[in-house]
Amino acid sequence: MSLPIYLIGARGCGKTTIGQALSQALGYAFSDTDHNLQLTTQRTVAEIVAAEGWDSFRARETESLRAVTAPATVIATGGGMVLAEVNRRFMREHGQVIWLNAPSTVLADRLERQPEAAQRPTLTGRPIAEEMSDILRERAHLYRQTAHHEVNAMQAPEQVVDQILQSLSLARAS
Ligand SMILES: Nc1ncnc2c1ncn2[C@@H]1O[C@H](COP(=O)(O)OP(=O)(O)O)[C@@H](O)[C@H]1O
Ligand SMILES: O=C(O)C1=C[C@@H](OP(=O)(O)O)[C@@H](O)[C@H](O)C1
Ligand SMILES: [Mg+2]
Repeated sequence: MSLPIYLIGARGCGKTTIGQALSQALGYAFSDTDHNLQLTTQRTVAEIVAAEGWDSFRARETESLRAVTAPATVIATGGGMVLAEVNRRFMREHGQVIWLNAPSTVLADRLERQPEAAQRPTLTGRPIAEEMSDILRERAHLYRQTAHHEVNAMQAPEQVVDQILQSLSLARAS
């Protein structure tokens, strides 16, 4: 049976973008926990956080992870999915976990170009470059301990997809 593939990493690393391309390359379905939440609640992340707070958003995010988990599916998670140990364990036990790793400077540059503020309300109230440096420093160990494979997300999307495919095929071969 083809296990789900979970993409993890900080905001802007490419989980949603690469996830869509990877799903096409594999002939898998594609799901995104943030998109799933927007569909089920009819609200953006910013609206959920404003109305209910971050703790409630995180609880909904945990539900969304389970709701979208299915065989032969590439799942783009939200950048904070790894904050909850229960999510880290769930992903490792139910599928292959890929960390799209890129420096905070690259992430900040991408996010400044396309903020998508409705889905990415500020986490710290600080400018994006500072925020991403802090967030990556705080979470890097969580991404590292959750991932089965780490991929350089600075590359062009096609190269990131190729590296993931190589990692997965090497894993299957071993
Ligand atoms: N490998 C890449 N190279 C260049 N730009 C990228 C790459 N991956 C994603 N992007 C861009 O970065 C921004 C964030 O991508 P997205 O997939 O939304 O990331 P995430 O879901 O991890 O927050 C988008 O504007 C996207 O087009
Ligand atoms: O890093 C985070 O805590 C978040 C990342 C966002 O998803 P993306 O990583 O897809 O932007 C979204 O889940 C929410 O704004 C919280
Ligand atoms: Mg995303």
